[in-house]
Amino acid sequence: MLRFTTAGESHGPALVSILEGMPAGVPLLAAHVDTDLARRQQGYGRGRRMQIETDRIEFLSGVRAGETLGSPISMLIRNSDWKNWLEIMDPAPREGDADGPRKRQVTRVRPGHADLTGLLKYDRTDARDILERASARETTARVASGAVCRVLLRELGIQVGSHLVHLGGVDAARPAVMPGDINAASDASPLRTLDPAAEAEMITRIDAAKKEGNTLGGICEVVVTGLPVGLGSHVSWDRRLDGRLGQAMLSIPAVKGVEIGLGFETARRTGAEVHDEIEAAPGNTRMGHVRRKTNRAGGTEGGMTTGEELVIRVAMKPISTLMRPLGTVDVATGQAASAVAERSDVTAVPAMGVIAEAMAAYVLADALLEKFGGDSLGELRRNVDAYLARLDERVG
Ligand SMILES: Cc1cc2nc3c(=O)[nH]c(=O)nc-3n(C[C@H](O)[C@H](O)[C@H](O)COP(=O)(O)O)c2cc1C
Ligand SMILES: C=C(O[C@@H]1CC(C(=O)O)=C[C@@H](OP(=O)(O)O)[C@H]1O)C(=O)O
Repeated sequence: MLRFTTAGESHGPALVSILEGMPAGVPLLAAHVDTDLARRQQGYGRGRRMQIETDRIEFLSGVRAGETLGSPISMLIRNSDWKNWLEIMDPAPREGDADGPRKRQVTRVRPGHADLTGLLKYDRTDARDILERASARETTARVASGAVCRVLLRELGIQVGSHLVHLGGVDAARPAVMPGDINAASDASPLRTLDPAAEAEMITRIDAAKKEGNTLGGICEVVVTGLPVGLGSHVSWDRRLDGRLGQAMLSIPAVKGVEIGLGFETARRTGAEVHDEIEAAPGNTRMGHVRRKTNRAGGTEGGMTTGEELVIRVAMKPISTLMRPLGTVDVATGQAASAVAERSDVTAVPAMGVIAEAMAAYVLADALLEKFGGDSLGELRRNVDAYLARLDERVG
């Protein structure tokens, strides 16, 4: 239904994002996308690269007079840093290439990054040939396509937000009542967390890690409201929505764990403490006049949305480049060495939350179009409305 791909190296001229399958007639401005790109650039603990870049898109296709056309939407994001890397990243052969490696060759491969495995797999001698694409710079292009998906979801009353719940050993408390607009609240925090006391402790830990030349990871929670019941399906493994969300989240660089609802905690509890009882709820037209008393499942059952809030937690490992480098092998000599210590982030968990939102928005927009179809926003809306009207007719 909907698919997207990205292209671009971290220090190359630009990134490209191509999204195919978006219906026609969706109101779309560059500003809608740029807002999310700016949100992805936020976060205490990031390195100097984020001060160099001001990410903005240029539409190359698929949009006219502020509306989508139904054709592939392609977006270009220029790298401001490119001018400093021309000599190193020039796609054309340069004088001197025959005499040896280009400047900034990386052979002291970093544990935890793609350097070593990529070098061996692709038979390269300079890990820059790998790290330029393995770099999470690529996620800028993901956020661009995700932002377009977010606009579609918003047209149908579906909101995707996120907040940081853990960083470097410090838990943030989830507020008793979640704010109506999660992102308005989380974006106001330098760590995108809703717990100011935890935030202060997290900042102290980031400062300490930076001083030690170390790095930190953490966890973000994505919350989606307004979903209709029945996106995804129980009938085949690859149509289960929880599976599709898991794949999308685990594809984010450095993400190592995903939970939906209680997640791993379900394994430690009894059935009575896990499953959400169902009760009659006359007037709840969107869910067939029933609802769940609790939402421990986090919004999916049987690989389908239940119509409750979708709650996904995403865990990110610490950044792989340490300024006090870990031990490695120099692949040019085979000798023991300290890993390369390039300019780098201390932590990027707040940015990862925005990327996770984008991936969730893509998976959900795809599942929405799979269920309801529609070549135009109007057609999609009519199909959704007909389904909701049928749910209203039912009594559970
Ligand atoms: C937003 C974001 C920023 C990142 N910044 C850095 C960084 O500055 N330095 C670094 O070594 N890794 C950084 N990473 C992590 C690497 O991209 C990641 O460690 C690498 O892809 C290997 O992870 P994997 O084993 O999950 O593939 C960042 C990841 C994300 C999501
Ligand atoms: C550029 C971004 O993140 C980069 C991700 C990254 C990595 O190794 O993943 C390494 C750093 O890049 P640089 O080597 O240029 O400082 C981060 O800044 C971005 O998020 O836009």
